[in-house]
Amino acid sequence: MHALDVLRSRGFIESTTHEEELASYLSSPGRYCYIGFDPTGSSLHVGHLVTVMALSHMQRCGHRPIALVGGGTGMIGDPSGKTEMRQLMTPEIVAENKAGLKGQLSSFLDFSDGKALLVDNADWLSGLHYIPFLRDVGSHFSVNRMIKAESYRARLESEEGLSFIEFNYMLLQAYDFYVLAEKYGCLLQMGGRDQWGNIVAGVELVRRKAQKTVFGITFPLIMTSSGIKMGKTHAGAVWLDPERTSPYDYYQFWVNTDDADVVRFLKLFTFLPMEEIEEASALSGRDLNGVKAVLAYEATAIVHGSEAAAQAHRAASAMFGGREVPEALFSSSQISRSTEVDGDGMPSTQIPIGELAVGISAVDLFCRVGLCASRGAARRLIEQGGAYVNGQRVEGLDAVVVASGSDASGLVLRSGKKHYHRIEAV
Ligand SMILES: N[C@@H](Cc1ccc(O)cc1)C(=O)O
Repeated sequence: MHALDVLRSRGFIESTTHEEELASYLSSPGRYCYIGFDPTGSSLHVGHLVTVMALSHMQRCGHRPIALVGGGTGMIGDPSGKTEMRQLMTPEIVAENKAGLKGQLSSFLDFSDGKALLVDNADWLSGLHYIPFLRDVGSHFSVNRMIKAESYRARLESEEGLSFIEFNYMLLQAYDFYVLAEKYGCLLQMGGRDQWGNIVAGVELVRRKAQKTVFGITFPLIMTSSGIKMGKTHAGAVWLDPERTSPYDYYQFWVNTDDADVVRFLKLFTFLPMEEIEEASALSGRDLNGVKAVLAYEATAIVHGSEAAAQAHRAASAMFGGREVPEALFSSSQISRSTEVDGDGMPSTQIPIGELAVGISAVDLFCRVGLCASRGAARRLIEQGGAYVNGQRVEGLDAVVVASGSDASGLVLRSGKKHYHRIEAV
């Protein structure tokens, strides 16, 4: 399927430039397309997902994504759509954040054999000389037009104003597009809707400097049906970094999606085929609960892997009861269809008798059965004295659970007051 059709049908496209020429650019495989990420934080968050999912779809359609890390532009700070100037970051923080970003992008893109590229604009921006740059690039920009750009408007009207350093940002991003078009023949830049001004500035610059037509796509800003920016919660952003948002909390964020958003989010934030999503779109009310579990499982698996997603799903079932996922729906999803809650309502996990005889560290065991979402969480639970085995508090982080013979079949783990889990020795 044509990449543009995939993106459009799944709800990724708000605007494009040169619609027809863009479609023909993308009708041959192996086309480059790029999105830039400034290293303003060490982790991506749910608000970035639309952009990284779009790059991933491009790769799945046979194109070559370039993820550009803004080691250079990050030193300036994009004022687009921002009401306040950001604190200028030190080079050390930029470098640290860059490393975090690289790791996370690999969950979405396959960087092997040049199938996707990671570039850093510091490589060409840091060494620029002011006078030649102004003559070469600055001469193509009209200040009259720049100050009309939607992305600068809020700042021009605000009391804080727009500093000169930020005013230059548009030129740098435009120059990036020029560099990538010349170096790789990358003719497409994508970005959030606040990037429209910067992208169009690049399109213009490449037209003037290289006499080439290049293209832009912007994504819509995703709002939840309750009217807040997708990915923001009262507790702040939802991060992809498991140290900041545990896989369990990440799963919980998705499973709590409003009914009205489930189908739209399945299209945007999972790779499940459209036909399977359409089939579920008629469901409503309680029937949607299982569908939300599929959304949560899939979204968590993309970022944290299917093992962590399965664990979060189990842990959530243990705490809130299983959510039935109809057998006939979502045949591509690996989510477990069993709700894994046995007769007395206590969830259980099978563990080989041999392993129990040798002993399993309590930290590992609490994670393995899903009572804790991560080793960090298990350690905290034990430290706080909230972990129990057969009613006995687990003392210390190096506690080992050993059981053999009839003891092994009667093990019950407990986290806090209410969350029980039975071990089935097999
Ligand atoms: N300005 C973009 C990041 C970016 C940086 C450099 C580019 O060439 C492209 C995009 C943002 O703030 O999200």
